Amino acid sequence: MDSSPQPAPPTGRDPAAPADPELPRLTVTQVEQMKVEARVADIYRVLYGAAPNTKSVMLELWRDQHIEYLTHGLRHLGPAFHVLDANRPWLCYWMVHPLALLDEVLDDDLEDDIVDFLARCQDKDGGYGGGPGQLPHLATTYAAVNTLVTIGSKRALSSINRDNLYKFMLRMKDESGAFRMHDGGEIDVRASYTAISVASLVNILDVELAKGVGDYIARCQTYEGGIAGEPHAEAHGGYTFCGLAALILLNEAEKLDLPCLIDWVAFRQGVECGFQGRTNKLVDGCYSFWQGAAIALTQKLVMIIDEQLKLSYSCKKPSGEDACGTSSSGCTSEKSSSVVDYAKFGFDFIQRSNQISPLFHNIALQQYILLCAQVLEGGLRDKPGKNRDHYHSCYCLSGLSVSQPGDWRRRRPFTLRGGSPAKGEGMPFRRRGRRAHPLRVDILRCHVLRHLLHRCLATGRLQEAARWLALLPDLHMNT
Ligand SMILES: CC(C)=CCC/C(C)=C/CC/C(C)=C/COP(=O)(O)OP(=O)(O)O
Ligand SMILES: [Zn+2]
Repeated sequence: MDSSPQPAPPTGRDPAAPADPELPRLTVTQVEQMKVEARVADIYRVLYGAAPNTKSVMLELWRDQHIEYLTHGLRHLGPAFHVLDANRPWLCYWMVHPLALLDEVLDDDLEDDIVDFLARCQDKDGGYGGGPGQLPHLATTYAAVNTLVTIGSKRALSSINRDNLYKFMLRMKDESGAFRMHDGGEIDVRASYTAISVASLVNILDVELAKGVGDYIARCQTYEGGIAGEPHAEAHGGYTFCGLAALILLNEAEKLDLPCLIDWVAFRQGVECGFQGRTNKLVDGCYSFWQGAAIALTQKLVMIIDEQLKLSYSCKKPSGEDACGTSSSGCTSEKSSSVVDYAKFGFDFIQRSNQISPLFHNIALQQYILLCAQVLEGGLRDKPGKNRDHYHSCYCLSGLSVSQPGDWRRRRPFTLRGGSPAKGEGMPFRRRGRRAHPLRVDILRCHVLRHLLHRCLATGRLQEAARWLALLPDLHMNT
């Protein structure tokens, strides 16, 4: 177990202490400042059960509590989660993946139990269902295979029947090139991503599986710049990550209009510091990953972005472009499909360093996750006022990971961190050597909860606003 700092709530001033008779007269500005500090203290007390004794607070990841919440969940997968009976490989993934992010090693017996359980979910004709004996489905296949690869033992890896998995995927492929989620099921970008990412991960991706997928995903990019679940639908962060990541694994990212996509994703980060999933919706901790990861991926796509920007500045427009300016033929040099080495694309991409600083406010995102999404008893949530759950724990921690720069194999996502690994880039906050540099964050600059309230009021969501007001009684007078 790690001895990372734990959330010791700062002690507040003693309200019973006698007033200082020598207190100097305060200016109006100072009085205002004190009012703000008092409000912050209340917010902090609501969230953490104690008032800070300074206006700055240390934001930390409550690692031990999260580990306890996640491992407890894994040990009680059977009885506690029967309501999510068709989602049990997902539950494994939502717990095993964040535990790996937290550098926590599972004990062998628990790992073997998970491997045995997932083996029972594997269909005899390939793919994994939501539970033993259930219909194989691409989403639960993604969850099961990622869990097994994360566990990484010989027993785990050899339990995956790759030949049957390949046959299952071919069966899920539509003549348009896109994938459907299950036999007779819906066709969408999620299906394309889960199929392509699993195939890439276990090295069964080939031209047969890949053909037509990139063009289908490109058709799902909307006039806003984000990617929708299917052509002509609404752009959404979940599908935007899926579409972009699948195209990267296929080495076809140039099929998207990347500047347009970045523009859309960056502006989904709200004044609350977290991300919303789509235009005019509330921020939610899980989009820290779906949106945060999508924009983090673009830090390694600078060559294509540059080329697309140059094209858009010149008078010449490529033929066959859509409303967003996407070239259907792509703008990089011709690729010959017969010599494509699909096994290399994902691996090489991960190895590539970031070529620019984050194109979103990665410090602010960490503030949202650490301040608003963490639950003191362990686990993470959508936003204050909501309960923790394993889905949000997984994706908030994944979002924290992608919002921290540097080599993920050498760092530990314990405290708020900033900066860029790219040489010569300006660093918003300095890091000392390779160690995480805990920042003291001025909580006054966050204003996270106040903005949540403002947004509810501004968009007429009075019931939600009332909930925020109940949480933040002192803000009432100031809004
Ligand atoms: C790998 C895999 C299976 C990825 C799934 C990607 C993902 C999260 C897709 C989002 C689906 C969707 C339209 C949610 C809207 O929910 P909502 O209306 O409740 O939320 P919102 O108001 O925030 O849009
Ligand atoms: Zn969510």
